[in-house]
Amino acid sequence: MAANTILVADDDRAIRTVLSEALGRLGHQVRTAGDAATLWRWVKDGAGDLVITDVVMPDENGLDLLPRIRKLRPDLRVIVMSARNTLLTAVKATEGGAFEYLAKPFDLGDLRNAVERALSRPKPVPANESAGDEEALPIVGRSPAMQEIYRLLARLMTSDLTVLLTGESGTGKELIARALHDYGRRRKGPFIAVNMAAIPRDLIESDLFGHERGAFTGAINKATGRFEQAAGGTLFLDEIGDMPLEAQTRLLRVLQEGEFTTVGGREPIRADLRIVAATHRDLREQVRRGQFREDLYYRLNVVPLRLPPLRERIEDIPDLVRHFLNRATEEGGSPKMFDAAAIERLQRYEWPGNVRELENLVRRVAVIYGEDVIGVDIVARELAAIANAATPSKPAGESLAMAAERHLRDYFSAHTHGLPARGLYDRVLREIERPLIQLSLEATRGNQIRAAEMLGLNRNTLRKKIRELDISVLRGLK
Ligand SMILES: Nc1ncnc2c1ncn2[C@@H]1O[C@H](COP(=O)(O)OP(=O)(O)OP(=O)(O)O)[C@@H](O)[C@H]1O
Repeated sequence: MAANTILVADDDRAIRTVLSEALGRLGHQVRTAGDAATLWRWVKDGAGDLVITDVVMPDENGLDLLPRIRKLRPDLRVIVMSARNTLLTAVKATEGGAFEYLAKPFDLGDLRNAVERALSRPKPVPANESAGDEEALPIVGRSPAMQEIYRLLARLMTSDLTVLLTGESGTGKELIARALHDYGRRRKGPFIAVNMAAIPRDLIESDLFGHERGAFTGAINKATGRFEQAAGGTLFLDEIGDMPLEAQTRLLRVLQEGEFTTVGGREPIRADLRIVAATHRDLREQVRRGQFREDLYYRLNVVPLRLPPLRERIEDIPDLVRHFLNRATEEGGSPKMFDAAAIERLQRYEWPGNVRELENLVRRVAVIYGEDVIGVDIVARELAAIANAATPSKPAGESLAMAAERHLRDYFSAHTHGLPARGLYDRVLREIERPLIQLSLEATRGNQIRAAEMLGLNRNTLRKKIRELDISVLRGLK
């Protein structure tokens, strides 16, 4: 690459030195400044081919400088680096027109990579309308895993790309989907969330795509679906793994052709929305089993975003606890804090219900206990109560009913702040029916007649269930 002049602004001398050396080694000229004013002077004088700036500097915030740089010299690319690793910083950097955002501490390899891209890619990028929103973002966490998510989110805000959020229950998938909408370019449109697991399967297609009058028994009037309701905005398809195959086919068409038809309708309707999907299941496994269309999987997975379980980012626990305590105080509780030993105890717990479970615990403690400072004894008592509720007996020698009860207790205790989504009865029965039928078919090598006999079901009933549960039958297994 030809030698370029790179302007570096950071009030930390060590960082200036490291960057000078690293970029000098690539053959570039490097000018370093310890404040924003010097950097701005150089930019005004027309110096430099690339800017690398810190956010918090003694005289001015680097992010405030961004729009001015963009206005004066739209071709000059800016890489923002910051130790203030919140989503807001990443979003502001991107909205301000930064070429790349690097959370400190960063890898020098990543920096070199960003510099090379910034100096070699065609220019310029159109400026973006600013959100102008100063309110604190609801997403908490500064762990490396969350910073990577913020970086990606900030990039995704300015596009309409389909996003697939994966992660265990309670990791914040809906929260992230909302942030994508609230800070994205469709924020003025509606945000419509639909949970596939909460709608009876035979109603999903008409719920999503709408239906014509008389399209099926009970369709007395024409009805618009969620796709139309979400026009101009974002449609959040939660638990996408529960979408029946027919609805998957229609969704695929939306993603391929940008249009859909209502159930019973013929006229194609243009789909003007962004789709964000989420699942806690392993969709690839579902593809392998024939329960999820492979072509749809690839269309949805344009930008995969995996939300890590809380146990993989325990460094976020102190911030999350503070956040939920503040919420409790705002709602009228007295201010409280957890002491260091209490936090450390929380960090040693597994959190199967992830952030939702932590939120429930903190809010419960905030209400139940009068102490201003919550110590490790209270936390230990609360965690023991969760463990007792979740495991009434040792799993060894556990009956099916006991195992089911244990799972359901876990499920309910992860929802103490609100009830699980509607349709729980059918959902739970399906969870049991699916493995039962699947394993029966495996045991009879795909022979449905024998499986029906073994189960004591009528053959037609078995066939209907196989269809309803989207179970793939591997025939001819030897
Ligand atoms: N990073 C975070 N910062 C603050 N709150 C969070 C964070 N992640 C999750 N939460 C909170 O935890 C709860 C669960 O989050 P959310 O409903 O988004 O999870 P989910 O992954 O969609 O769960 P499910 O798969 O069960 O639907 C919500 O109250 C949400 O506000």
